[in-house]
Amino acid sequence: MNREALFEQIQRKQSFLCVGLDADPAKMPAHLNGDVLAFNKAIIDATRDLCVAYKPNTAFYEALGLDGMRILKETIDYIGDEHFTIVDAKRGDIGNTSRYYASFAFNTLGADSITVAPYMGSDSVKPFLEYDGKWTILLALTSNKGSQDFQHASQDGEQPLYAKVMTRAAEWGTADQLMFVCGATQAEKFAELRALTPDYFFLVPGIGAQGGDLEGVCKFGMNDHCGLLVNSSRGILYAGDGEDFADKSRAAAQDLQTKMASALKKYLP
Ligand SMILES: O=C(O)c1cc(=O)[nH]c(=O)n1[C@@H]1O[C@H](COP(=O)(O)O)[C@@H](O)[C@H]1O
Repeated sequence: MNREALFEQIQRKQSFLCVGLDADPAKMPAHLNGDVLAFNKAIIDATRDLCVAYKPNTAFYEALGLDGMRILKETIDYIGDEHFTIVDAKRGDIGNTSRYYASFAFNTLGADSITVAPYMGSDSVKPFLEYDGKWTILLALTSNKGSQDFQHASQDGEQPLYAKVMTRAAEWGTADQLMFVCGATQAEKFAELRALTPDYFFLVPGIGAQGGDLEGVCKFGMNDHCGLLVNSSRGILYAGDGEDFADKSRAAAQDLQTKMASALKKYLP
């Protein structure tokens, strides 16, 4: 899916919501007996019209073993072409290995994008960027507390690491193939992040369970293509745990979509 099609979908649905499919059998309603695929399908059916993207995090599927790979693939197939799909795997290795991580996400799973860690540098990221029409989503300023350890650090008065990552990576990939992960818990930094990379989309996790600031993200982070995909995983998936869990998930997604519609009116240039 290209940037124009993504923006068209955002405008049509008045939503820039990404539903994170972090399917945890221990948190799923008891009556599903741990059937992760049935859970995912119910969540997808309940939220299709309210979101523009889905993000299965591979950790939850890898932990299920061989069956998990099948469920991950069937989930992405079930989502179909209308939505932007993100394989959240945070990969990155020497180029020769990254090529196969990229092949897994784009050829095997058929996803639109994959999350990638920038730590090993340009040759570890470039194999992901070689796929026409696919996207690399590079970690820039993450939502967790540990982002303080390295990402905020700067040497000898230079830019902090997250700013260096964004500035350098923007030389490797255009705004039509590269996005950045910027956590919603770092909303006070969004004006700076947006100034560093005005045209790029940001994948923004960390609202809900992690306490991020949706309003601040929208106010300082929106660009003329919206430029934001805001993810919620647990806040939507586990809004309910009874027979009506999918209705509860829909209500949680609807609440976010309503806030996003008003943010689009307020902040879209
Ligand atoms: O790359 C990510 O998606 C990601 C980056 C980041 O900085 N913080 C972060 O929480 N995530 C992912 O986003 C999801 C957040 O889940 P919830 O906190 O349940 O909404 C999880 O799948 C995380 O792995």
